[in-house]
Amino acid sequence: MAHGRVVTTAGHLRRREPDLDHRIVGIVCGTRPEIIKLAPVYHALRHEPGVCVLWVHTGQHGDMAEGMLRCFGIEPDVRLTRKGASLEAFSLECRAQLDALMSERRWDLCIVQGDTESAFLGALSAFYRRVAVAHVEAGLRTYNLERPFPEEGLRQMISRLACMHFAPTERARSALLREGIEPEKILLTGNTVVDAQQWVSERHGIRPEGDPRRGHILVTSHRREHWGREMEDIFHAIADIARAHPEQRVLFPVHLNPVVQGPAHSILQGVTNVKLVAPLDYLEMQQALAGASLLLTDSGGLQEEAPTFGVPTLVLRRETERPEAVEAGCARIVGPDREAIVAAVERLLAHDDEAAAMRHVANPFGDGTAARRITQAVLARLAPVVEEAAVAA
Ligand SMILES: CC(=O)N[C@@H]1[C@@H](OP(=O)(O)OP(=O)(O)OC[C@H]2O[C@@H](n3ccc(=O)[nH]c3=O)[C@H](O)[C@@H]2O)O[C@H](CO)[C@@H](O)[C@@H]1O
Repeated sequence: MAHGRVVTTAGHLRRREPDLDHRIVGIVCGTRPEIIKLAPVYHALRHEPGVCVLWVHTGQHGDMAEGMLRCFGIEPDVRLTRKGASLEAFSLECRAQLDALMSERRWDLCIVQGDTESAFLGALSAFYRRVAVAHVEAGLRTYNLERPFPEEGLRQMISRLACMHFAPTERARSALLREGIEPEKILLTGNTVVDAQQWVSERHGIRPEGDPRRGHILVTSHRREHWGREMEDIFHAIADIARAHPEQRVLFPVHLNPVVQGPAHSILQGVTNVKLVAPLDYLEMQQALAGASLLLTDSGGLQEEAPTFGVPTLVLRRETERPEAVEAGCARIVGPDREAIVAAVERLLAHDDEAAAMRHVANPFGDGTAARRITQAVLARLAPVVEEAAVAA
């Protein structure tokens, strides 16, 4: 049996007990974007003989994470219990639970993605237990510890702990090399988010249809560094644009965080052509993206996904750790300033030649083969045991 038997222990833990001769690869994650970006890796790895993949859900995100897990057909092997609403309380408790889990049976590899508290805690717990850490989406940098906070600090620290670095782009690979990481520990893979998009798009036949100029404007905004005044400015800009163009439909899936819900509803509720909706599941989001004429976002993942469907993107941040889209010509940075956002949208609405040029750029973040490359590298690292299992199977 390739994946061991399922056991249930007291309360929150439901997990697969690995067969003794299997290598254990733990995937630790807890937020919406991590689930999306690790799902392709999980599906690619879990059918490999000799490998037992444990999906450990930290509980950092609640409902938004559950929707994503369902969408990608993932039932976590271990569910940790989130205690406390604050990031600090979550962090302390999660670290203790991860350490207890890793002390029960030795893992051979711990995979984390990106720059969340869950990813950092997974890497840190593994480091203390002398477990090798593999980092998916390694090497993204702004080199500004305040923006994005706390992600920039977390991802830099994960790079210090990891021994396998899966860089999504050449720029990310160069950053890691500049920081002194040995070239043989870095693999250029592309971003797994493109794999995830292809996974869902192929299953559900999602593709852009109709006149790309007639689609809706898709908006998302939730970044911590904009909370307060800047986020209100962003929402006022959306209201200005919608009021100036009553024929233009605006779709805004609002993050569940009350810090975002409050101002989004108070500023945009009465604007008739703005549709405020709950967060979309991944399938709905890809459909919304494919049907958009323009994307306004401070989301990292959406910046990476928009070029797949040729959707021009205005980035509502002052800097981005994903400048590849700007360099390729499919995104522009406009920041969180009200006048700048309105001016940038007006420009694209008035100059379709500029918008058209942004639509016809190949996705610079990946080609849908990242999970396969990562799986091959992981198998090579676990080689001896995995080869034995393959012969026996
Ligand atoms: C500083 C920064 O850039 N940090 C990034 C940021 O991640 P993000 O900005 O990509 O996060 P989101 O915007 O939440 O998710 C995006 C994904 O979710 C899908 N989506 C979205 C709305 C919805 O209604 N339905 C959906 O399905 C969407 O298509 C996309 O794939 O924070 C993470 C944690 O701190 C970091 O790890 C990550 O580097």
